Amino acid sequence: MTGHNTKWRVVRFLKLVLLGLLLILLILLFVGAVRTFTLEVNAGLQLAQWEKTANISAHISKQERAVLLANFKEAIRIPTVSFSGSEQNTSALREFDQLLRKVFPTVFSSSLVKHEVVAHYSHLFTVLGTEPELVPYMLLAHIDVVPANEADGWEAPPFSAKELNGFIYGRGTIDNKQSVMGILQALEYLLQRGYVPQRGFYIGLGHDEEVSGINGAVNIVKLLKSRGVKLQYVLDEGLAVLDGIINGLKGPAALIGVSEKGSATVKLSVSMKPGHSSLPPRESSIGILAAAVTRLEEYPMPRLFGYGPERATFEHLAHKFDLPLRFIMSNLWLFTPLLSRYVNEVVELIESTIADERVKIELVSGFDPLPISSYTEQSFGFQIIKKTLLDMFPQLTVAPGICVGNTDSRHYTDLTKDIYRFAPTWFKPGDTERFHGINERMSPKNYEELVAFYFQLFQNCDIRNLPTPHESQHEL
Ligand SMILES: N[C@@H](Cc1ccccc1)C(=O)O
Ligand SMILES: CCCCCC(=O)O
Ligand SMILES: [Zn+2]
Ligand SMILES: [Zn+2]
Repeated sequence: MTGHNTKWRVVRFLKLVLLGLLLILLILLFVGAVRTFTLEVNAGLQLAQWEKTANISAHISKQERAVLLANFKEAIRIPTVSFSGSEQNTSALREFDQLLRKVFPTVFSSSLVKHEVVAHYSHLFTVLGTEPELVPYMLLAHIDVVPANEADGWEAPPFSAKELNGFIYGRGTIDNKQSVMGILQALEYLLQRGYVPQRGFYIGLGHDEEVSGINGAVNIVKLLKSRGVKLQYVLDEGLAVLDGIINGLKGPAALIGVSEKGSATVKLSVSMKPGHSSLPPRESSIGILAAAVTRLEEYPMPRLFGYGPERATFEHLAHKFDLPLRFIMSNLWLFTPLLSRYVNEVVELIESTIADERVKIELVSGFDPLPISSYTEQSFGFQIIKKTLLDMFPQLTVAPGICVGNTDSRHYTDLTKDIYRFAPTWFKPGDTERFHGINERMSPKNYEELVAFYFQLFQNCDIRNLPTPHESQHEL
């Protein structure tokens, strides 16, 4: 074979390889474009599938509006602080109990509602429905708050509920008294308007969520289990409406937490030979420990983006991004790392990062990530929450998400497989730092929206079954 021939054959072979690669790329691009389009169509269809089921107007009079805000402010002013698992402001918790009975007289006197105090300071409300065959659901919220010190830079005292530039300032305004008061205020209005629920429900208000819920939520769950209760779904605090926070996303998005991260509390300690402080060793125990913590900060946990429900988050949001993000978000299967990085146990990872035998590492407590709740077209809880939101805010995009914090709802996994973490708290850029931070606040408008959200949600839950995609195109 002449040199010329060989060269020609090599060129021809390379051309074929190039053509093959080009073909594969075109196929991938075509599949990607189809997925992007499908997700967009799905998003549009979902909106069209629902008919309004609420039948009592959420119209809240001007006078009622003034009262509901006054009730919310009064709740904020009671410092129901959890300092630790064993140190809580119990007199504030007792005062809060009195407040609820004072401002929600219809709830506490209605023959439809059974109220129980659990573990001294938590509250369980049981509301039977007229249709006992409909599986009940449960709304959760927590009364306690984390500490707050005005000297840290608050623009208004943290337990003043003072209104400043259009916001009510106070610890607990977004975590989580807006839900405690919003849920009961909505029920108060519904009962006053003669509402009788068809699907029964429970309301669980924990008093120690910020210090793990082992007295409040755990005992509420024990009580419900002893009664053989199973739940259609649970809705607790968690994610919110993000407006201008996700880069590249057009418009506000409501992320509904379908899972929550696990947690590990690890103790690091260094023991050295004792000696006089005037003759310190070259490396002290404090120095060794500080270096270990610095390494952990410099080498944080590996991200496994794209392997959990966050994938669904971006696929649900994809149609609201501009290209090329839209293409990427619709085709994460193309862009997540092909090799799955195995995630070691947290402690092993910490050991390998610290890499210093002198540092003792002990797992003090922890729990695994929570199971992923369903979020398909047939997921009752997810679709009811989504419908309620779209009825109120048609411009919203609704997507499943992962709740990065932990909530009392993690104790409810034996009562339901569908736990959602969400409240329609409206977050603009910079607001997420207010969570457990300074200047926690909520606008009166947002609080009114929360009351209206729960007001509609109670009624929407009376639907017997979700409409099937075909059925929903006609009158129900
Ligand atoms: N919800 C709070 C407190 C908490 C921590 C850990 C477990 C449960 C609750 C948080 O996420 O920080
Ligand atoms: C951010 C998700 C909720 C955290 C629960 C809490 O801090 O009370
Ligand atoms: Zn909370
Ligand atoms: Zn909190």
